[in-house]
Amino acid sequence: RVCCFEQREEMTNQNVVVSDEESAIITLTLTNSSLFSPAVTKPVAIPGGYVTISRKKLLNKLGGGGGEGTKINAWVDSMRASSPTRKSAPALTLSSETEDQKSWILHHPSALSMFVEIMNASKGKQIVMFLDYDGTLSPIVEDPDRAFMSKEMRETVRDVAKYFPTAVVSGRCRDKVYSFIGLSELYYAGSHGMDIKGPTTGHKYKKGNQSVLCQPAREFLPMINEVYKALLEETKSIPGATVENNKFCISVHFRCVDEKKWDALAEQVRSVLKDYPKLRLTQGRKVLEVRPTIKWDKGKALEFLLKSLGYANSSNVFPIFIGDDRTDEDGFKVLRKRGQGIGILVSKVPKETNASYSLQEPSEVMYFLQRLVEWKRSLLSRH
Ligand SMILES: O=P(O)(O)OC[C@H]1O[C@H](O[C@H]2O[C@H](CO)[C@@H](O)[C@H](O)[C@H]2O)[C@H](O)[C@@H](O)[C@@H]1O
Repeated sequence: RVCCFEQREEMTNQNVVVSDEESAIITLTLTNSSLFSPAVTKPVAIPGGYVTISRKKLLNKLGGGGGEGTKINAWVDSMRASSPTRKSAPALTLSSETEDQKSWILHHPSALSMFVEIMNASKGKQIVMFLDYDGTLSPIVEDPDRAFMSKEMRETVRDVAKYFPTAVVSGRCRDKVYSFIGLSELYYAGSHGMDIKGPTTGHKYKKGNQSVLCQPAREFLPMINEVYKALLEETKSIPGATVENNKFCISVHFRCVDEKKWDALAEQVRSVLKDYPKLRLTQGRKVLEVRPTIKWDKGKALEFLLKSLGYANSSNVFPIFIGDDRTDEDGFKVLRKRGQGIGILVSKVPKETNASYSLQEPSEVMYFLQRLVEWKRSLLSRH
């Protein structure tokens, strides 16, 4: 089965807000010998045997033989499949989309409708909150530099951090995500978790170490800067393509690139990266992410932070991770493996995920966080 995609665009006073199904189920790995040879992520078997989206045709194509040209084509296909720019073509339409939506929501119920059950599961445990930024705290917009969060969301996150250790885990560079959020009482894990820093104020959690700093990809800095410059130069002929330096990783955005130019962009990125076998490529929401090949991701960042907070081997912790993108799956997987806490996927459409619950959009994330704060306040007022 292949998923049916939908795209909505709505004007706000800050930017064009875009809402669509975009995350790839494919991770593309760069190796010495085979550029863009895909390491295809297996469909996730959710307890109960449920598997959501499978793009068999595409995976066969990617898995098949062929030269560099074939691989680039397959890669561009994956960009298209994961980042549709229009309503689904007939070939991509599910026969019973509504049935699939229903089935998906049964297996990934709304964290709002399951709020009481979730809180009951957390009883006696310390909730630790992990939040992705883009698409979770702020709506997806065309211009990455204008992905602002609302004042109300900021106040809500501030309230959450008063009661629970709270970390933002983002693909953005740490300084950038801090400039958007501006709350010094949070932990920040930028560059997909490769740049972690503890809060500079509000040192009130008794356990663990507040002054954490973790930069496992430090040695890659000169290489990332070099590749950033090369990508800027190489892609400047493609209208709408932008390259964002996220310090320990790089984002090549194609949200504003004409679909006809995606293969040219893919080829340009390939031509730069072919000389850097120590970098790998993954795909997010209309973005290609260049990152070091080290075994570090948002999941490792969660583990690192839980350890820093003193919960490495504790059963008294209930981590909640809310995210919307493929890179957030590493975090959901870690929680599933630990058998602790919950993952919540922000999505309006069925997606293959390791998260247990869902929320449709950032406004629902805010409502969930507000309920969490109210719940905590009412607990405290009773004691
Ligand atoms: O881990 P995240 O905090 O979700 O960051 C992932 C990427 O988010 C940003 O790109 C995405 O949001 C942009 C603004 O809404 C949108 O224009 C873009 O198409 C999305 O891919 C950010 O710019 C990237 O650097 C992050 O890696």
